[in-house]
Amino acid sequence: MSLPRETSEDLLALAREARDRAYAPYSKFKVGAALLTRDGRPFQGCNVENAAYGLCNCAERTALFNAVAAGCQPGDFAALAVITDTDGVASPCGACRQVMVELCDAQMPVLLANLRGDISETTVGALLPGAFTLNR
Ligand SMILES: O=c1ccn([C@H]2C[C@H](O)[C@@H](CO)O2)c(=O)[nH]1
Ligand SMILES: [Zn+2]
Repeated sequence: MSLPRETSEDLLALAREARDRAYAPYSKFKVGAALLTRDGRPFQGCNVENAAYGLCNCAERTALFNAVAAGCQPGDFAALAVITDTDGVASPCGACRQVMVELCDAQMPVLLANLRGDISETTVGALLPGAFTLNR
């Protein structure tokens, strides 16, 4: 399932806005994310770093946790956009991919973009095939 152009443009604009709020004094690598619920509500996220480097939280997880903190549940999400200032497009880290698998459907579109306007569309399932789950 591909997103309508208007939706992806809006979501990318929100991700870009969130990126401006990134707290990345150590890596200086700012990332923004925007997550859309099926009922049309957007949640933004940016990376938030810490002097204890292992505590750095990515933009993608910030957006997903932000939505859960507001009452969203697995099944509520329609799309996620991520933006970085890179030559190519962003590629989410393994931790974020695992959290996406936990909270989003495998078919959910994920837009990966950079500030130059390059955009690539993938899905949660394609980002982490064979993911670990507790389905027993
Ligand atoms: O997909 C990614 C990859 C990295 N980061 C953050 C984590 C850290 O703050 C900085 C450098 O890794 O970028 C994200 O937010 N999303
Ligand atoms: Zn990550």
